[in-house]
Formats: sequence, C-alpha cells, structure tokens
Amino acid sequence: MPDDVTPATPTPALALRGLWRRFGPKIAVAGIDLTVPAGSFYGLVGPNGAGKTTTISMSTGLLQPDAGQVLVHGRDLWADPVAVKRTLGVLPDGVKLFDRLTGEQLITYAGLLHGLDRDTVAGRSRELLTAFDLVDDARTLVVDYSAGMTKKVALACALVHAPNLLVLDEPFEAVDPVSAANIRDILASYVRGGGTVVVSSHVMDLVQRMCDHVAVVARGQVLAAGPVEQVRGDGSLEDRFVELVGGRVAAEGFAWLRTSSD
Ligand SMILES: Nc1ncnc2c1ncn2[C@@H]1O[C@H](COP(=O)(O)OP(=O)(O)OP(=O)(O)O)[C@@H](O)[C@H]1O
Repeated sequence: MPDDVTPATPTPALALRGLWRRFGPKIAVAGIDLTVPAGSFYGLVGPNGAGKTTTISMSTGLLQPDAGQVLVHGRDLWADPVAVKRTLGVLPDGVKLFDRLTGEQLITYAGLLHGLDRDTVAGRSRELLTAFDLVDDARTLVVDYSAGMTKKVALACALVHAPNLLVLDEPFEAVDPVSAANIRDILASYVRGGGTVVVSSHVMDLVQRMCDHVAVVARGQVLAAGPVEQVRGDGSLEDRFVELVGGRVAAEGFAWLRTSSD
C-alpha cells in the first residue's frame, strides 16, 4: 500500500451523534455520542433514569430525537426510518405486544410483517420457540404469559427476520437462569456469525462476562465508553461504575426499620 493511503475505517454498526431528548423540563439525553463497532457485543449500563431507554428508543426509530443523528451501518435512521428499521431487531422496554395472539402467532406476525414467506416464518418460529423453551406454550395467549416468557417471545420476534443489528433493552430482566444462559448462547453465536448486539443491563457481572464493549451512561451523557477491559481498568466493572456514577449512600439511619427490640 502506498505510504499516503490510510486504510478505510470500517463503518460502525451504530453511530449516535449528538443525540438530545427532553421531556418537558426534564433533559433525558444530553448530547450522547457513541460508536458501536460492527460485530461487537456492546453493553449499555447506567443508574436508574440515566437515559438508556430513551437512547435506545431514539436509536431504533421508536422515539424522535430533538437533535442529533442515528446512523445504522452508515445510513441515517431518521432520514429513512422504514428502510433502516428492516435491518434492525429491537427488544423495547415495556412496549405493549399484541398479547391476544398466541406466542406462535406473534412470532409469525412479526416475520410476515418483515416480508418473510410463510414457510420460512414457520420454520424459524419453530426453532425460536424451541430455543426459548416456549414450545409447550406456543398456543397460549401472550396475555397469559409470565413476565419472563413475554420477554422471551418478544426477543424471538426481534430475531425472526435475521437483522444485522440487535438492540435489546434489559433482555434478561425476569428471565430464569437457564433461559438466560440459552439467550446468552444465542446472542454470542449471533455475534460470531457477524451480527452486532447492543444490550442494556443493570447486571455488571453479566455485562463484564458477556460484552466486549461497554458504555457507562449517567444524567443523559456518556461517562466512559470503549472495550470492557479498557473501561474497567484494573478493577471490576461494578467498581468502575460506582466510581464513575457515585450515588452510594451510607447504610445508617432507618432506625424505624430495625425490628429487634434491643
Ligand atoms: N415519556 C416520558 N415522559 C417524561 N419523562 C420521561 C419519559 N421517559 C423518560 N423520562 C425521564 O427521562 C429520564 C431518563 O429515563 P430513561 O427511561 O431513559 O432512563 P433509564 O436509564 O432507561 O432508566 P432505568 O434504568 O430506570 O430503566 C428519567 O428521568 C425519566 O423520568
């Protein structure tokens, strides 16, 4: 290669540039910049109310930013949301599913919406129901699912069209340990196959073990971001998180909570 030619920088799977969002007087996201490399397993961590869900919603076409840009594999999401959203799989937080459908119908519906043919959807739906241990409840209405089962069927819907970027808000919340391990395996194999995962979580240990990159967000801003090893330094991710975010309170007080009389 001639000396004056620098190698092209690979296009990130997701690039957030100067994202802002306010709800009335509350600034939820205050100028977030984030670069998620293609093929990475990216954790998004932060205290309650940090702006993770708002950031994820803006990054997946669910909530319009007040300012800033979202680039998915280099394409401006908000300039062409319908086309770009086809390449995305999203597990939103607390969004209502069509819960009068059975689990199998819901996955089928998601697949057909993405333009898959019926045979393809049927095959993938069977595989997903098996992987998420939902075969016995495939014909149960989603309204009758437990919180963890609902999370798993929503994740199956996010995967059915084989997106190349998966953005998951708290995918392990309410999920039992065996199912969580299965989900981790599915996501790890998805990343090995060239996909990119962005996942928000409050479980530092899980993020440390599962992700190769992490961003710590607080008060609507990124406090640290990069490879997990780099962000956590010599300590654990949890120690680094507490150091960056603060907010630990002394365990004294609450005398009225002590139940013993001595
Ligand atoms: N629809 C809304 N209307 C008003 N305020 C909102 C709305 N959505 C979020 N907020 C506020 O924006 C801030 C960021 O909320 P967000 O849900 O993005 O945080 P989070 O990091 O996902 O929190 P958690 O970890 O608790 O889920 C919070 O102060 C929240 O109260």
